Amino acid sequence: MHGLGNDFMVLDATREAIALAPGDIRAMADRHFGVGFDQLLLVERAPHASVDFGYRIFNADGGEVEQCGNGARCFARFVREQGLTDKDHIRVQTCGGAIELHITGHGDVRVDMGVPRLLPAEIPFDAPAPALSYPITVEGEALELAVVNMGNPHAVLRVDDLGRAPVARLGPLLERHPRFPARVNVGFMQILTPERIRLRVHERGAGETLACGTGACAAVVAGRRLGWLGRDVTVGLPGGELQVTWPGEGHPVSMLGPATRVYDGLWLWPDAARAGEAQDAKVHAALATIAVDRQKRA
Ligand SMILES: N[C@@H](CCC[C@H](N)C(=O)O)C(=O)O
Repeated sequence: MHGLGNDFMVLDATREAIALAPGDIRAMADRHFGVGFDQLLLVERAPHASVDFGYRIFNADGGEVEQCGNGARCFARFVREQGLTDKDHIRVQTCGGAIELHITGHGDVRVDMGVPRLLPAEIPFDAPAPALSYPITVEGEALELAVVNMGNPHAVLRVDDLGRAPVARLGPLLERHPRFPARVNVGFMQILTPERIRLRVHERGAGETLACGTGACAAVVAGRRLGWLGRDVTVGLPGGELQVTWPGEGHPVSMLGPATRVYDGLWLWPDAARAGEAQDAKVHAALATIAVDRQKRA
C-alpha cells in the first residue's frame, strides 16, 4: 500500500502472531532483492478493550518506531478491506499512543494524530530549556530548527527554496546528531502562504520518502507556534497533498489524505530452514485467502 508514495508492506497478524527479526525486515524492504518499502506495518489484535487493533511500525532499516501517519491511513483501509472490521471510526494503539482513524465518504482517511509533545525531554532533544526554535551546529554550520514529537521525533527547518534544500546532506547528519538520542526525522519546510507549505522529509531509518504524515503534522505545529501558519494548512509533499489542521497548543492534530492498495502478495522465505513440508499446503491456503479477500472487495 502507499500513502502519497510513502510505501508499506502491511501484514495481518490478527490470525497468527508474526515475529520478524530486524534482518528479516531489512531483507523484505530491499528494493532490489526484496519487496521494497519505507515501512512495514503489522496489524495486531487489540491489546486492551479501549482500542480496536494494535498497530506496530518498523522502518526499512528494521528498527521499530512509535508512529506513522501515512501508514495509519493505509491501516484503516486495510482492516476494512480485509473484513477485519466494519467500523468507519477505528481506534488503534501504537507504541507512540492511541490514535483515531476515520474513513470518509470519499474513501480518504482522516487521522486524529493526538496532541503534539513539545518539551525537549519529550522529543527527546538535548536543550537547556524549552523554546520555539533552537540553534544547532552541524559540521560547523549554524542552523535553527524546531522540534515536535508526534508520537515520533521530528526536527523542522525552514528553507527558502525547497528544490535546493540540502535534504540529502543535512538529513542524515541531523538524524544522528548527538542532541537527538533516539535519532530524528528531519523536515525541510518552505512556506508559500500561511495556508500552504511545501515539505520534504528525511525519515529516520528510511531516508528521504515521497511523503511523511507525521512530518507534515510536525511542520504545521512548528510553523503555527512560530506564527508563520494558520490553523488549516495544505502540505505539498513530493508524492501529493495532505490537509493538516491544528487549533493550537493542547489540541490534537488532524490529518486528511488518501490511502492506496497496490497489490496482494505472499512472502515465502527462500531458505530451506524455514520451508517445511507443510509449505505447499500453506501456500495454497494463503492463495485461497487472497482470492476470497479479493472477491469480497469486488
Ligand atoms: N512515514 C511515516 C513515519 C514513519 C516512521 C519514521 N521514519 C520514524 O522513524 O519515526 C509517516 O507517514 O508518518
